[in-house]
Amino acid sequence: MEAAAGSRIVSQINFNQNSASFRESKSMSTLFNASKISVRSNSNNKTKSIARGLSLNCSVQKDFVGRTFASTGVCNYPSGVIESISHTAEEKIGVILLNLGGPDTLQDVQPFLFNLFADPDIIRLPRMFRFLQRPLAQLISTLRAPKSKEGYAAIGGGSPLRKITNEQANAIKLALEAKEVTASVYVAMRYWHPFTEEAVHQIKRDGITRLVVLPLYPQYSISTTGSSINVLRDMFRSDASLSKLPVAIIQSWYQRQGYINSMADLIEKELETLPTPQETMIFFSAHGVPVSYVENAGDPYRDQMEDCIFLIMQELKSRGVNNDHTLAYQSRVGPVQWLKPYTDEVLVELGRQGVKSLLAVPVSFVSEHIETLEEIDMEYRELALESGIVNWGRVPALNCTSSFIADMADAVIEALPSALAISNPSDTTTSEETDNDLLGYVVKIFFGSIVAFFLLLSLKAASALRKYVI
Ligand SMILES: C=CC1=C(C)c2cc3[nH]c(cc4nc(cc5[nH]c(cc1n2)c(C)c5CCC(=O)O)C(CCC(=O)O)=C4C)c(C)c3C=C
Ligand SMILES: [Fe+2]
Repeated sequence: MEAAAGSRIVSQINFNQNSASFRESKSMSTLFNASKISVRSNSNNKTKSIARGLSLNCSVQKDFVGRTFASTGVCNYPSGVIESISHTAEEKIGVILLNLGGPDTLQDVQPFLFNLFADPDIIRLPRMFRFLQRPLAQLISTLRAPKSKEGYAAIGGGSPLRKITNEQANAIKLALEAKEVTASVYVAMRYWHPFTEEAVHQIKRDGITRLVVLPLYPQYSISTTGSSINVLRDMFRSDASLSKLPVAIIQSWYQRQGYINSMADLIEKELETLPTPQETMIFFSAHGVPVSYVENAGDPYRDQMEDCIFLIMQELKSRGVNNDHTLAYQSRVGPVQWLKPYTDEVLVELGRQGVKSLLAVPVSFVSEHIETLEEIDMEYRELALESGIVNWGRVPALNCTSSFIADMADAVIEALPSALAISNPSDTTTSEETDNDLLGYVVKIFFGSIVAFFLLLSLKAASALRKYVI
């Protein structure tokens, strides 16, 4: 098990990678290409300038499936305790928070689901079938919408994600200010407003000169952080000014001590509300991904999740909390195999084994959302009680917990010096390639439309038949 202290940070390395697989990071020691950053030391409170070209201590870490990351999270500066980083007059720092997004109203549910299923990092079709992506997304979102709508209706008619993420953005901005770093913080949702594209346009308009990318997912998955980074990469590569902007990407941060402590605090506090805290099983429930992501595409999500649980339990043990614990995966969609064990099956099994007290801990996400408020608090609670569990508790999501927000601000400050430009000269496209792309696009649209037409026709026929039969 790995117990690294900082976040996993990469800059241009991952903008140049295919989301399906991590590539080896090239640089062991990265050259600091910042214009100028000022660092105030603890002892004398004087501002020292770190000049262009200073060499960083980039430590290289192996992740659990053997790939190498360049991580600057362990030690960014050559020496000394850093109290704060402030920027020179010409430096404008931006932080972009990556999140999933959720429908604001019930009318938004189907178009939100369409955006989600149209993402090639969510429905991973072989390259030759990519032209089916949008017709398939139309079909699946139409079929899924009624069930999703029921869920969103049960939690007040829409997702709370936009409001909570805006509050987190504001809180991180204030926490940075308290650490003497002035930054603009942007919210970039993958599947609903405010979309990543809107955030990036605002970053351009504001003239940001140094950017930190902070996903609001503690663990990396191809389907979450990877997907959002792909959108950013495409936008930055195709824009001359953005491609020169120094960017640092925090890939995952579940291993940060600040986050681990915040989770342990919440668990400890919630345990005390149950009648028999010591006999309570701590039940970590993570959002699942299809098994093929981990086993075929090299998604580090499961390994990072297991490591995360290990670190939280280690912290709890150091505080004298020695409860039993287990991890299961929730929220599977569609007919494929998802990561096991499944939350619903484990709840039934625990009840059968005689477990009487259980504390559910949502662990893959830091805000309340449909899967905590509806799936855990309603569906799983009911199932657990039916299965023989008597005392049920649920740890709230971190939302704007101050220790967590302060740690996110620290993660940003630690990442700042490692920002590198995205520019990629190998990206030049010839006009012949553009012509071929255009032809391919027209052919795909043509055949895609035909397939979409027949898919929708069969959907209509099926629903007519259902009405007829019933
Ligand atoms: C770490 C978090 C998440 C992973 C991994 C993830 C993968 C993943 N999700 C779907 C399908 C759906 N997800 C939906 C909602 C949703 N998903 C996450 C997080 C992760 N998803 C969040 C935070 C939310 C909730 C947003 C909100 O509005 O509150 C939905 C819509 C809801 C529903 O119908 O259940 C779908 C569908 C897949 C297919 C997938 C991996 C491939
Ligand atoms: Fe999801």
